[in-house]
Amino acid sequence: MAAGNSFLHVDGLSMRFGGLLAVDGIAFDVKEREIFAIIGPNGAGKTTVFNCISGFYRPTTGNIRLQGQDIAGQGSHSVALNGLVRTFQNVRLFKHMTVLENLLVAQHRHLSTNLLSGLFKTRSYRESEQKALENALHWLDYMGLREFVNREAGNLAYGHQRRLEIARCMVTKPRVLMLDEPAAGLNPQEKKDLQGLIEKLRQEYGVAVLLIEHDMSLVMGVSERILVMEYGRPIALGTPDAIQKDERVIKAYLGEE
Ligand SMILES: Nc1ncnc2c1ncn2[C@@H]1O[C@H](COP(=O)(O)OP(=O)(O)OP(=O)(O)O)[C@@H](O)[C@H]1O
Repeated sequence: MAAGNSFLHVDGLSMRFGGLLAVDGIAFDVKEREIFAIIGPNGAGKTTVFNCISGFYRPTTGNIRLQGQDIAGQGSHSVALNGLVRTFQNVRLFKHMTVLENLLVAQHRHLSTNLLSGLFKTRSYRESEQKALENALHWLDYMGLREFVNREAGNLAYGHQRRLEIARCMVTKPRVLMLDEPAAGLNPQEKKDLQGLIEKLRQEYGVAVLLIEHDMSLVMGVSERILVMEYGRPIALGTPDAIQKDERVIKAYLGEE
């Protein structure tokens, strides 16, 4: 078990693609209910870190522990069952399914029923289907998407698709919610709403939030701690105040202009 109240523990994380060391020696802890951001210039390795943590890549080296349990290289389904789920930089919904169907499908691998009980529509199967439906409707209300319940997901406005993606994570009752550039493509009001939503999800559902984001006002406004990466390596880790004053961080960002 990791020290202190560390919830998600990452250390010595590296990922090599052929000759490119895309992630090199990344280490950090996310505490229970913490809002933690990873920032850095384009190509710094942030999404690769996300892909390793969420089970999409098997890291070249490193430990990843969720509540003390080793999840490195387990695969995304297994990691999701352990309570860690994510959104993607480019929204990935089932675009031809309805909004409701997207939320029902997301819950299927979490239901405590098997194929046979589904085939024979046993009572426990029907009960868990009913619960899944209630849960989906709850999240549609929560996200202000109820009026679109039967709309094809691909026909929603972009900001609504982003909210549906977060709802699709939340229906699985995660412990850690990972958001990959959630503010990308949102208008200023939607960005403000997103900040409120992230804080509310943490407060009301007890999730820890791990965030990659380029929008600095969102990052600085919502995060408790921030890890800054450059060329695959960590260059700073600290509070928003400390990060904004850090010489190496300022240089990394000015160098990007
Ligand atoms: N599957 C892959 N195969 C080969 N190289 C990859 C792969 N995925 C990422 N890379 C490379 O690894 C480096 C880090 O990419 P990554 O997408 O993790 O950066 P990022 O910080 O998320 O960037 P951005 O802010 O632009 O999304 C880049 O040089 C990228 O080209």
